[in-house]
Amino acid sequence: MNTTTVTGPPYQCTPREVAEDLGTDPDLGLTSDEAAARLARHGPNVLPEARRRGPVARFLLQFHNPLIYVLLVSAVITTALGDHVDAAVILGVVVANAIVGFVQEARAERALAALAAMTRTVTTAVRDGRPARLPSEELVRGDLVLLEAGDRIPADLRLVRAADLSVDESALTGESAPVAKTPDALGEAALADRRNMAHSGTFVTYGRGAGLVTATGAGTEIGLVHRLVGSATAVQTPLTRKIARFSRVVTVAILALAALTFAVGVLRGRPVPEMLTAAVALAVGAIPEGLPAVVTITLAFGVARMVRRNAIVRRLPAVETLGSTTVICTDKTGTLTRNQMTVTGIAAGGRLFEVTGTGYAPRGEILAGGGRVEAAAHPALRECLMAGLACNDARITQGGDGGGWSLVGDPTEGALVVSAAKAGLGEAPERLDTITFSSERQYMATLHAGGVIYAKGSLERILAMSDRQLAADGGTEPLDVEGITAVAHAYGGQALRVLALARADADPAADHLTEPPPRLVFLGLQAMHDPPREEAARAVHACRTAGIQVKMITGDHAATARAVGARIGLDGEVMTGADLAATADGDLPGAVERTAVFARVSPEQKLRLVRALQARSHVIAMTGDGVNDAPALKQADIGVAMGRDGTEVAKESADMVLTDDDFASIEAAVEEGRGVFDNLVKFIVWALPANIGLGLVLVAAILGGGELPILPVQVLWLNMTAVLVLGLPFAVEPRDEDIMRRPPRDPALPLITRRLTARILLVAAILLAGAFGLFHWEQAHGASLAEARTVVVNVFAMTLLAYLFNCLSLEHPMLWHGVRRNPWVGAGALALIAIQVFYTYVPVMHDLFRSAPLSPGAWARVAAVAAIAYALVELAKWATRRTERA
Ligand SMILES: Nc1ncnc2c1ncn2[C@@H]1O[C@H](COP(=O)(O)OP(=O)(O)OP(=O)(O)O)[C@@H](O)[C@H]1O
Repeated sequence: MNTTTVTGPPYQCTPREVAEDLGTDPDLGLTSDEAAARLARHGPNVLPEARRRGPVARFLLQFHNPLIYVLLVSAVITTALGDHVDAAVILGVVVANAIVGFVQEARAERALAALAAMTRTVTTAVRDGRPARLPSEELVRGDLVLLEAGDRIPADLRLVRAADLSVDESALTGESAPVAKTPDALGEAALADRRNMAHSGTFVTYGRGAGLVTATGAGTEIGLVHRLVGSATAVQTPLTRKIARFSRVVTVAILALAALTFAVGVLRGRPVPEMLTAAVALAVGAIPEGLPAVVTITLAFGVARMVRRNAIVRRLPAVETLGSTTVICTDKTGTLTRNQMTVTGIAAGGRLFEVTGTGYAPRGEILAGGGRVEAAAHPALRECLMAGLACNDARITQGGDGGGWSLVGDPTEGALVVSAAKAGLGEAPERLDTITFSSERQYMATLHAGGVIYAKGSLERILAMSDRQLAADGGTEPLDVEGITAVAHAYGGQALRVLALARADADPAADHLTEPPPRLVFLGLQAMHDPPREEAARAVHACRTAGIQVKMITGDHAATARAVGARIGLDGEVMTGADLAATADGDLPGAVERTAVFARVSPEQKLRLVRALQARSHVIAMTGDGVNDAPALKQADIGVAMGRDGTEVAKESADMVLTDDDFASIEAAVEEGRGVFDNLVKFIVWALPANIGLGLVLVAAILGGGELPILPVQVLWLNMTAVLVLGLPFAVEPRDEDIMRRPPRDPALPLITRRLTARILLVAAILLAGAFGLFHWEQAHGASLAEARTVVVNVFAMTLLAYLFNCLSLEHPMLWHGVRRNPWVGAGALALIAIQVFYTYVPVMHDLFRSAPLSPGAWARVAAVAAIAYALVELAKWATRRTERA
């Protein structure tokens, strides 16, 4: 910003001029010291955050709620009636409620903000002359950024190099066709469409390039044009929306009911203050005001647990959808396998060679027939290895703490560097031009000084471009397609990935490649081992048990795919991309449903696979890592991107990102998703009877005449204590042991099934009978009104406590085990008992809440109601189990 621009905007200057202007080097970038100084001076490369509401506004918003209005109105009325204690209690509760809501909201938002930080983009910039991966925020003007397909462009860049570079600028221009970029465009054309610039927020769809950062953060094109719109952290999902809607409907209905009872009472000649009190008690007791908050908290906890198991949820609704997943479509390389390639076999010049050694350390030998061979003595072997080394963008480096070898670049290419190094090949001839690898092309080709072209790629593709092969003695001979294919299949059968290598002679003066390359001479095959992940087979099995189909979709060869599939428990016929293309749309869903392994599948076909499965009402989780996987990821119910090896485009399109790229983490996320759902259902089934029970008791009292069995402040007390203390353990309930032995939840089913509705009504009826019955019985047997009301409050508290144990498992009995596996249950139970003893015996409470001490006999009757409720619900569960087994 303090660099004065003498030459004009960067797109009108040559790369040299721009570099000079930015005080940087177009080849070596900045030093880390200079970058740190610039970062300190100009701040991080982030867009200005959308303005958020301040804490005061957020606190005040807590009062924006119909129930609070009711309470505030009733506080005013009670004050007017001269009852200052009641008014103070009501106001106290209202404020306490707002504080709880405020804190909960802040927690949920913090959890989500932490997630946003985890999904920040990283970028490759050259610092101190070496490429380094760093968070995009740390970029400064003058940094040299390296780009490749799938990258998100992290700042505005003036390109200095580009090979086949094209960029999707739809985020900026709305235009979805990729734009070809070149550093050389200058003048009018460059002015019109800025061909020599790459802008922040757009994506590289193809090729490679490098550019100098000309603007960061708010100074970028996207920073100027767009202001980041509103609430970035929406804590809403279809489920929370559904529940919020349910709460609203219930609230309105209850308010109407309260108004009606008030009117009926007054018309019947009951005093107005008394009827007002009754109506307020009804509204407070029957409205399930805590529901939406608990749902949000439970989801947020679920998200946090998933993060611990290496799955970052980018969109909250995914938490719910995960629980209903019926099919997981997964990549092979990197997800089911480790993506650590080692060449173990080479076929060249009609001979088979073995390669020893593991990992990326260039230690090992080339063997034939058990004996060591020198590459120099085998021209075909030597050329096959040289092609792998030359046509390659990977490097291996030694260093780090253990002095171990590590890889920079694509593991498939790394393996070829290592095999060449084991044979003593170090340097490839200087490279002049490249046709980059892509999944569609299935090959890569390079042109080298002296007029030689090397190519490598899939067996089919290289064979199709070859017309001769290199013989053992270095001469050429006719291409033996059948022989080569047989060898490749044999390698594939051992779960090895096969790369075919070839070369061609070019005009020694040529300096660029045309596509397709000229007819090639086939050199040989290199077969590489990629160990399966240890967890993969177990996770695949676990998914099966859970009623989830697993499908492997790979770009690799059918033979390799079949062998890898067999090792992790995915058997049966393999469908190839060609098979898919030959299948009519109508037949596709059936065929896809029957098949577990798909080979040589292109990204476009992934989209078709997802659609075919969705036509069968499947809920699909689909992994993807490449640029072209984005449409399939968006179409899938849950798009899953790879955190380590995935491209930024894939991450941006995904609902979930795996930090360890491991298939087992998808399975873990499904398990957590099911757990979250279970806990929500359990909480709702537990919480609703209290609301219904309170509503029924009050309506019965109003219609029946006589004193109110429970006063508004007492209802508030229950809401503040029992519901909170006992409701919280649900958010941290562990998953049921059998959670992955059940079939997936049918998303079409309602949250609360008919059986559970019946159970809710049963408990509500017990509460009505117990509370209303004991209220009258106690008074008939000499108890005061205050004592009878204290019994009613305790009937609700203790029955909710007993019923909590019913709800720890909706199917099975669970008592001590429930306490052992979730300490919060025991703590909540003890806390509630202590609170109720306090409520019943401490004089202050007698004044504030009109409670009164109870006799042991009264406690025994309260306990009896709770015990009956517990027993009846267990009986209902038992009956359900019996009918379900039958
Ligand atoms: N860097 C490369 N250069 C040349 N050819 C390659 C390269 N990487 C892979 N291939 C060839 O292209 C084929 C398809 O590779 P692709 O990358 O599409 O599959 P993949 O994405 O690695 O597999 P998966 O879908 O299981 O992750 C491979 O079987 C291999 O023969």
